[in-house]
Amino acid sequence: MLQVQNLTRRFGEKTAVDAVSFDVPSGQMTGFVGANGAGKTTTMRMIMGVLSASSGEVLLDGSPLTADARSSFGYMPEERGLYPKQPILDQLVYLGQLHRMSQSAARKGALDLLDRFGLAGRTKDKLESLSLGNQQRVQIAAALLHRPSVLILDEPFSGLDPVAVDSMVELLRERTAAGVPVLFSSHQLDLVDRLCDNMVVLQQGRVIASGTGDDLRARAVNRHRITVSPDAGWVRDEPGVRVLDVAGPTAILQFDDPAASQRLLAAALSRGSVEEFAPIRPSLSEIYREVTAA
Ligand SMILES: Nc1ncnc2c1ncn2[C@@H]1O[C@H](COP(=O)(O)OP(=O)(O)OP(=O)(O)O)[C@@H](O)[C@H]1O
Repeated sequence: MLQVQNLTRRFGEKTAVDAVSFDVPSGQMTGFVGANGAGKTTTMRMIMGVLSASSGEVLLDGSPLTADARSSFGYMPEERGLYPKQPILDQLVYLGQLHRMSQSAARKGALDLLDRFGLAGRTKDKLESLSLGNQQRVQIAAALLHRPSVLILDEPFSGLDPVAVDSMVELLRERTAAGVPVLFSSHQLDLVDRLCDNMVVLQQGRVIASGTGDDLRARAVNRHRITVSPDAGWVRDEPGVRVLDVAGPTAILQFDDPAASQRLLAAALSRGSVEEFAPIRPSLSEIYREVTAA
């Protein structure tokens, strides 16, 4: 497990990352979300050691991170950073060798990844001759090639078409199944919903929510949907109930306390048939919107 503990980074007067702490459990995908400028890239750079922390530390399996441990990480930096004028296979093999792979293993791994990203026919092409989305696929291949022990990916999905997103998701799932902790930042909340076991929400350099989907849902505002016959308009007059929406027989409700939900159910049954009465399970993207709007 990777543990970020009280990481802080100041740039002059500005505190870009302010005592940020969270865990990235092994074998799980953790989504790192927050508005532009919230501090995600700065945090990831500190995890990777490309930017020094003003204070705080990062632990891997309980021990402070060493340069050696970091060299086995896979990192996709925001600024990307491959060579535009080099053929893509050549540079992937070179990068694999920098990560202590043999030339033949690096070549085999690179060809496999390029094939999975639909780039098998482009191996001799210069990076700059590829479309931006295809360049992005090569950047991802570079981060994954050496079978990293930890993956830190700064917006790996931006610019990818749906087919490439699916290939990427499949690759990441393979790595988490092998026990790798994966941290990725994204503005695509639908993907965070689809992929993540955990989510960390950053706002103005601080963690404002973090945990597993279930943890976050347990803390989120609890809403219920009720469908009655014939009309749910009467719920507006019930005590202890906040009515968020009513449309014909269906209402979306929020209760001040659990007893209010039971009172409402009893009232509904006494009026006629109740077709549905159930808590609404919020998606991670709804939770994100809720915590960032608070
Ligand atoms: N080298 C730097 N010098 C000064 N300020 C910086 C530097 N790097 C980042 N910042 C500031 O730190 C804050 C956090 O930036 P960061 O890039 O980490 O945010 P982010 O969450 O990754 O945003 P985005 O989603 O737009 O990529 C911003 O206010 C940014 O302007």
